[in-house]
Amino acid sequence: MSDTTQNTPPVQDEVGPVKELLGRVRESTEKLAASRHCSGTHALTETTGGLAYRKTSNSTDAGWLDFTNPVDDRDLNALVQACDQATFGRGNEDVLDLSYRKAWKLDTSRFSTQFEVVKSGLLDVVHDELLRFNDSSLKIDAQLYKLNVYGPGSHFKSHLDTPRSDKMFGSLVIILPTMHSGGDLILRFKETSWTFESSKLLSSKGSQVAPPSLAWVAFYSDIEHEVSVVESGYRVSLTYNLYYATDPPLAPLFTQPAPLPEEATLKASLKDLLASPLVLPDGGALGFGLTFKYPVTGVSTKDIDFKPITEHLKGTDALVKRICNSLGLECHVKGLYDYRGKYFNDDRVNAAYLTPRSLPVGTTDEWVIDEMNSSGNLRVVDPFKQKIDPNAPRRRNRATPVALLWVTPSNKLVSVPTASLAYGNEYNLGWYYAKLVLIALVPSFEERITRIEPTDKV
Ligand SMILES: O=C(O)CCC(=O)C(=O)O
Ligand SMILES: [Fe+2]
Repeated sequence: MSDTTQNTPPVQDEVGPVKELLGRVRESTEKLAASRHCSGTHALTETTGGLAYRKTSNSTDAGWLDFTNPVDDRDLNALVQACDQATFGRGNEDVLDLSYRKAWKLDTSRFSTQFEVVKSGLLDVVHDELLRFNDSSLKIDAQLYKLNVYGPGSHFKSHLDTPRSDKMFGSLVIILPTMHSGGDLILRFKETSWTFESSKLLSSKGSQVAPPSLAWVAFYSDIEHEVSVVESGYRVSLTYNLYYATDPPLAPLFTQPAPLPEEATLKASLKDLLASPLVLPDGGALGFGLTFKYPVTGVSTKDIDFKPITEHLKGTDALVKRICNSLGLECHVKGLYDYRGKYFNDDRVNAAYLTPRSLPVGTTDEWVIDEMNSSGNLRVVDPFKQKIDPNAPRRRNRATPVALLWVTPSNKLVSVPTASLAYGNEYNLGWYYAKLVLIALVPSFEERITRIEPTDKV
């Protein structure tokens, strides 16, 4: 209990209907589906199928591979000779551990490809699939990262692609046409997995497909993935980091997609929730634990505003926001810091808080108390247990109490690497994937009921 909230025994007649309405919104949120990856093949021509590489870092001797004709193992062996062993990131260091990653790599300073990803049109497909629910004028900036070669026995175990900035959202892998078997890219998301069998797309009945084509796959880079063992031949890949471009064009480039049936179901259940006078009668917020993870810096004095993430949500996270917005609910991405019953015997902190920024880690207790109670933060109040007194005087520099109903389970902010997040394709560059929440602000019943139209469309 604190100055502005009172413990109130839940009125059973009210709790039941609210929980039922909320349960329906949760169910329809969990049924939303959106692409997490997309893939295809792309034919190469004599002006796009060549690759040049420097044989060593300190000479101008170069090699040339033409992927529009079958490339033999001797030429691929020569490429391997030019490569270095590929390392990977474990926490703050780059590690060479062949049991985790066995492959060769070339940095971009050592090779040049004729294939131009922007001209290929491939990014338009990626945009349509992975940025489908974002602002349609958002452009993709694809930065070539590495060339990788996997020979027999090569593999790369489960990892996330190391975040490099808050603008990085995805990874693109291009597999060039060479005869090989194995080396599938396996993506894992919650309990599901999806396998990209590029070797099968590149060959048919023991010979290369015609016209010679590359295989490509793009996915959100916080999705766990691995390259399975290559059984025979050589698998050559180019990897790109995908960013939101910082210079969006003035006019939308892509048309807004038609709403999906699951969107209409979520919108209808949300509308029923908002139309009930029992739900957050004095206003409050709905909370959604975000499905994807987002890059933040949570180290030392660097902190990061979550606001831009609100415009850069991925897949179903973006869809939830779009539906809330269509019902007039303003949405914000927040970090949830839950200190209930923990560390402090101080009423000012003994609560869960929503913050608009990540906070530096490793600070003192006294600092946390002040920081959590700073005026930009929200203090979470469970409307089933407590009531906010709208007339109670507010003290300055206090977090604002907000009655909050969680639609989908909340995520506590994790901005430091945990064991499952620690493996990357490079050492930690000061950015971490954070688990965040989306908050939709709900006006009081009196205010919102005038705005909810029975004929509202998504
Ligand atoms: O070469 C590939 O298929 C992708 C490897 C990978 O996951 C990475 O480099 O991060
Ligand atoms: Fe990767």
